[in-house]
Amino acid sequence: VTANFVQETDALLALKAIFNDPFLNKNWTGSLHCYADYPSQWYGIQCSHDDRVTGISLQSMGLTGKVSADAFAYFPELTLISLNNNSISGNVVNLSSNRKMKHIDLSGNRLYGQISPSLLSLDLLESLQLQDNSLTGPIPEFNQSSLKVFNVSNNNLKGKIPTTPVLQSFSSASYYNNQGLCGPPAENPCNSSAFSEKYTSNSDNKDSSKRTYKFATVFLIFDVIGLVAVMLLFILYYKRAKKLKKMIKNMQKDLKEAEAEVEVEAEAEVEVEAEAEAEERVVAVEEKREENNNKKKLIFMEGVEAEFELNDLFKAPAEGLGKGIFGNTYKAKLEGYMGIKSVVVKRLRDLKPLSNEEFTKQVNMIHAHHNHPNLLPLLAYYYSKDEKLLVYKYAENGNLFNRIHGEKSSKDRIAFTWSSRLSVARGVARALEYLHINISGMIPHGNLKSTNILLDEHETVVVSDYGLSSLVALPIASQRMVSYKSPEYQSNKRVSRKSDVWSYGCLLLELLTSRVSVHSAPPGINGVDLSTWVHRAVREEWTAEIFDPEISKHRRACHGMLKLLQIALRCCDKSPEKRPEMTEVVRVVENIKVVEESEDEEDLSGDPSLTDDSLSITAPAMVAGDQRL
Ligand SMILES: Nc1ncnc2c1ncn2[C@@H]1O[C@H](COP(=O)(O)OP(=O)(O)OP(=O)(O)O)[C@@H](O)[C@H]1O
Repeated sequence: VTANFVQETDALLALKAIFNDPFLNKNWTGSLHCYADYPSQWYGIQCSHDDRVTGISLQSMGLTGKVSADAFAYFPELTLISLNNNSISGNVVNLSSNRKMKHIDLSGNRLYGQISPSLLSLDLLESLQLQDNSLTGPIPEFNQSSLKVFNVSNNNLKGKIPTTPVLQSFSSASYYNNQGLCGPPAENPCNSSAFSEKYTSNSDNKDSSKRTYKFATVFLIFDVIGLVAVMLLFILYYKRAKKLKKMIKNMQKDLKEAEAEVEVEAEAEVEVEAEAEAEERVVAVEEKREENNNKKKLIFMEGVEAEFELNDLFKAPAEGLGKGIFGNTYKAKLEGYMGIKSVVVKRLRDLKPLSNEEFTKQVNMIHAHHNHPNLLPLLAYYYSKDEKLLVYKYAENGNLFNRIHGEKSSKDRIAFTWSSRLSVARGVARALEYLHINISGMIPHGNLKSTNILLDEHETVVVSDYGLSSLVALPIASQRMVSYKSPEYQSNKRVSRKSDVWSYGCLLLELLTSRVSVHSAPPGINGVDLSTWVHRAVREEWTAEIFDPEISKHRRACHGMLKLLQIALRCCDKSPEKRPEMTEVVRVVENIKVVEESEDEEDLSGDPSLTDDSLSITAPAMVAGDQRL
């Protein structure tokens, strides 16, 4: 064990302390077996043939903590850092000691400060992804010919984009949504006056003084031409002055005569106009009154029979349910309004600027799907300039997240049986298939996750939050919505029906493993990148450990669980084209037999059949739909 190796292990332990993540705390223990041809036991760590750390890959794990400037200084062989989609804060670290670095992905974190100029010294750098952070200051003058992927969009960078050939070769998308950036390839030109005053940095001053000099010359030429023109006009004027004087005299005379006539007519007209004006005013006041009345009204969706008003909602006992990406959500207790006991009010925020008509159109599109048994119906909405509310039926049995993870290892936990989980998987699949077939022109769901899957009073699964993605402003959507965290959004900035399929796969993995998924972990709760974890389990043939013991003890359900796992992994394929359509998913999930858990079934979690051939299948067999399943 070399001194360097010990140093690298210590540096990883220091990172572990910063992240203080339950999964890493458990996984990064014991000595780091970072030997050639021996896969590292430490999650996310890659090694070289000469036993050095070459890659740190911890995406979407809900990691927090402030990374110090020298956190990676002890890994001279590092070629890859991928910490995207976490909540890590601090500055972009100093990487001047990592001369072999090729891929840096720190996107989707909370990094602030300037982009470290140390990155300029990385001669082998191929990709740099810093989008979706809060970085400030100018872009350093990157010009490594190796650099093929570059993205700093959605930050607060400013100044002119350096004119190096490499930085100029990327499209405007790489620089998108940085208010203070200007010049090509960004869409804001630097010479707009507001821009140059507000944002351009000192280095631009030389350029702008050159421009000023050119403008001054042009203005001088125009001045001379203008002077000659004025003189010519003056001579012309003098010649015509006499003629004009005469004309003016005649005109004044005509005008006096005409004024006398007009005065008589005007007196009559004034009376008519005053009457019309008074009438108009009355109509306007009435219209305004009606508009104000409408403004304070809840608009109930067609077919909804309820009689409460906005005031009833305000007066009702309320309970905050949480703060989601669309705003705060409250439960209001409304005893006895046409059988509706409680409703949920979503106070929307961060929306696109929408007129009343546009908002109403979107809301009606949501309502068009209210008849599907697995979609949560919208009851009413309220629109004003400053306030937009959506009112839904309250789902009495809460959300799927709590059903899976709630009361863990407590006596009060009601077991979440295999058959109930299967029925959730079916209901959500049917709802998604319906949305995919029936919604045109909208992002299908966009935010499918376990807190958006609800259970009503009959334990029927209902999907909520559908149809809202088209209301949210893009920067917010790309920061917070699940679809925008899909692998394809990371690479090509596209969301589609297949992003929903990916989300559905992640949801199935959460259902099967009962592990908190980074995909749907509410704020403050750390999750695991389940797809990576499960793929690894299958690859390394410890499949039996994937399943939650609460279900894996039901041996007769094992066949169905494997089927569900298989379709989940297909849905989680990195490449969207390889994922199945929801119609196929529904067919597969519906074909899984419901096996009722018999009361007397013994705990078989230690049963060898769960580690026999049927479960120790390999990844290719899993994905290819091995006939043994
Ligand atoms: N109609 C409902 N009935 C019961 N609980 C609900 C209902 N709507 C939302 N909730 C619950 O209220 C909480 C807040 O919901 P909200 O939709 O605001 O945020 P979220 O689901 O956590 O995140 P996101 O906004 O990303 O969907 C969640 O726990 C959600 O499950």
